[in-house]
Amino acid sequence: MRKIVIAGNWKMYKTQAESLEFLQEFMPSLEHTPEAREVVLCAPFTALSLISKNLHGSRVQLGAQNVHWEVQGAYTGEIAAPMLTEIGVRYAIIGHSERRQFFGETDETVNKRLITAQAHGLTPILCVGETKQQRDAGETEALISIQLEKDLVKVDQQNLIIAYEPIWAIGTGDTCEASEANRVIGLIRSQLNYPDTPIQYGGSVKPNNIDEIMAQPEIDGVLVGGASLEPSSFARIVNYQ
Ligand SMILES: O=C(CO)COP(=O)(O)O
Repeated sequence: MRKIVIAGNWKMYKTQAESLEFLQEFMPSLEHTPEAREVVLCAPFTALSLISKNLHGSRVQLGAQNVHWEVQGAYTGEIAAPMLTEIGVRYAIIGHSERRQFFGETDETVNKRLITAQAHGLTPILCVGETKQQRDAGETEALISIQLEKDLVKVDQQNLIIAYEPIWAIGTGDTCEASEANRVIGLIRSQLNYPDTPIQYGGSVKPNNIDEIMAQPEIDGVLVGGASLEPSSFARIVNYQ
């Protein structure tokens, strides 16, 4: 049985005060959410500890948005896995397209981060996906296949989540057709050596398209940006039909 994981990626949004405000409104909406759905909030580093303290006893899990491949050292501006696990963080997004695009992340550094995250008790959420240009050139399948091949060297696929995030669908409102996301995710699965690795879809997931996305047989959850910032819209997504 593959696990269903609904994760919010808050990106560079929400102070501590705003995070607490979110929780206050959001938490009651989980009352009827099926237990089998894992709900994850990937908050900014500065909010993680406070959220962790305010989640005691709750089913919501915490995720970071990055993690370094060393456990300590002279790496100004980075964060180490033990710093995250110490405060109760269970997941870490690795290789998000915004890190690849704006911060020089490569498949090699993504691979190193994945290995260290797993070695220190974090479950990585590995992001892969093509640009509009690559899609238009018919390179989607080849590009994703290369990303997986390079990113997953020596990675334990039994402690991993993959998020298929077509870059052209992120923050644009231009969602990938659910059936097309299902097709690409099926291809991703066919390249894995463990059948139960959860594979999410990400890119303009909203309350009005979540039901159709989650009805697809290959899609095991979603990684939500903008719509996870609003308690009521994230609640609707988590409580999809
Ligand atoms: O990048 C994303 C999640 O990691 C998707 O962002 P949006 O849901 O805002 O398109």
